[in-house]
Amino acid sequence: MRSLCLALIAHDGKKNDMIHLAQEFREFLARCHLIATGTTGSRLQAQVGLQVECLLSGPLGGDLQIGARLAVEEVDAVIFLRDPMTPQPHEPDINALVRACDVHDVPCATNLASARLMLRQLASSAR
Ligand SMILES: O=C(CO)COP(=O)(O)O
Repeated sequence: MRSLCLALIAHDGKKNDMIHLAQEFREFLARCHLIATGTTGSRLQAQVGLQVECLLSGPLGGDLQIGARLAVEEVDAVIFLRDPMTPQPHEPDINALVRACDVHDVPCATNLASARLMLRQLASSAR
């Protein structure tokens, strides 16, 4: 059985939140296969010490790469800490990723509170 694959993505204004969240759930996340957009993934590796498969940075196509993986059932859940206060140049890619989650019925947490609920649930059912 393959390990759970989680995609972790955070906009710049939410990257510190993602780091704190990953520190909080570090033990569980270390047992998952983690994929992430470029900058988010590099920070998780450097600051939390997690092993992360880093894809392209979001504005360069990273969200689309995650969407493509998800469409072929390679991703089990997505944590996407979006910054609702800052316009993003790659808004169409962001919408495409969230849409792909809905099309393929993959859980997608887009804020810290829902991300915590998701990780608590996944961690307890993985015990
Ligand atoms: O822009 C992003 C998601 O839309 C995040 O990309 P980075 O992790 O490369 O900053």
